[in-house]
Amino acid sequence: RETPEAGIGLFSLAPIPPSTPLFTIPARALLNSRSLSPHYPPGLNAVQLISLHLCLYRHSPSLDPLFGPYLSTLPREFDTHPLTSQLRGADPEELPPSVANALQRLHERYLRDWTAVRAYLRNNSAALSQKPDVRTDDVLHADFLWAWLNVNTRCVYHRLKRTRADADNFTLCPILDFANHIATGPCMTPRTSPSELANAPPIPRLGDPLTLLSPRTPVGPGEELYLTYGAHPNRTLFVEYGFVVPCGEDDARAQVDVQDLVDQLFAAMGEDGKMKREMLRDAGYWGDWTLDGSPAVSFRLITALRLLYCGSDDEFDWWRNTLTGVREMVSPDNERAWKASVGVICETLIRRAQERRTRPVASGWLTGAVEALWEEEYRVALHWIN
Ligand SMILES: C[S@@+](CC[C@H](N)C(=O)[O-])C[C@H]1O[C@@H](n2cnc3c(N)ncnc32)[C@H](O)[C@@H]1O
Repeated sequence: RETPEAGIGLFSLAPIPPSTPLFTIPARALLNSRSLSPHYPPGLNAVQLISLHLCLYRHSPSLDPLFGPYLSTLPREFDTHPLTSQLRGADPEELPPSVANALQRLHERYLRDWTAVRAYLRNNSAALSQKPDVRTDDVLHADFLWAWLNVNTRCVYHRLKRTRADADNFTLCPILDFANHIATGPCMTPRTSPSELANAPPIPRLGDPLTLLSPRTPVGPGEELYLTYGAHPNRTLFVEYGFVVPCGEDDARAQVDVQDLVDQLFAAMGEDGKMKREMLRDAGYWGDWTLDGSPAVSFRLITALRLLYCGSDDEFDWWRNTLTGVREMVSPDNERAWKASVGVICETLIRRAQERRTRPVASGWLTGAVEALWEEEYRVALHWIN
């Protein structure tokens, strides 16, 4: 049923004992690379293939002989999703820089998929002639955005491939895709499938069915049944799914990515900074530098800042030793220097967030979510300073 803030959600009608199988969706009703690939020429990955199928059948669900009834249950629009806002010209400067950067990466992913699907349609026009006519490029593009956002916001992990790490191990799953996200607390879980248990590709042609289990604690009648979409920071929830779960005081989920500010510190060092960037890249420590509400500085950020304040060959060696755990720190002076720089970073975060507070978020974005993201930056930074 409809929820006040999260669209449609799943609710219990009667008391449910812990870890009860709620329903099983047969493999033939799951929309994924296995169920779709027999109907299309090869050449697309799973995101592209599922998006193309949804896109082609968006306006004519009854014509889809495979998943028509399911398609008619999908959201009509994604008007408030940040990718839609960005494509309609909303100003990314209104977002915290790390959020704007994450959204830019999502936008690039979307454009890569769109480009691949357009080329595929051109190259396979004869083989696809039985599918609905896709009309003009503009209509196709709008439908593709809708389709791609359905895939991005509604798919769940499902083992279909030989290795667990294969990026195509996911599916759209009717009913299950109405479950909303909860950050912490009791939630439903998909039952581990036979192929996942065996760590092997599924034996049935269409893959395994998907069974959903109720939370591990009893559920009363009328309660919402949630899933957890992962331990994502709000930045990711916003960019990928178009919502945030605002953080309370001392919330362990609060997190700020400070890449843009640390980047500036390296840039200000000229050649020395360039060399250190390379060292960090080689060591696998470039980027993903976060502060959280604990208040804690991530080891990745400490590592980058420690290197920033290394000046001699000995210090570089000691820095390398901190990566392997042979040494606890580069030196006491180096510890003081990087901690002081975190203080400066936090002051900038606070100033920036306060500046934002003084003017309302420009239209085009989901205002409450953007305000919550700025508030999170402010709180995390203040926590560290205090
Ligand atoms: C898998 S769908 C869940 C069903 C969806 N509510 C619907 O009406 O179809 C994921 C979408 O639901 C919304 N959503 C899920 N959890 C939410 C939450 N905790 N708060 C706000 N919106 C949420 C977001 O729009 C997200 O992109």
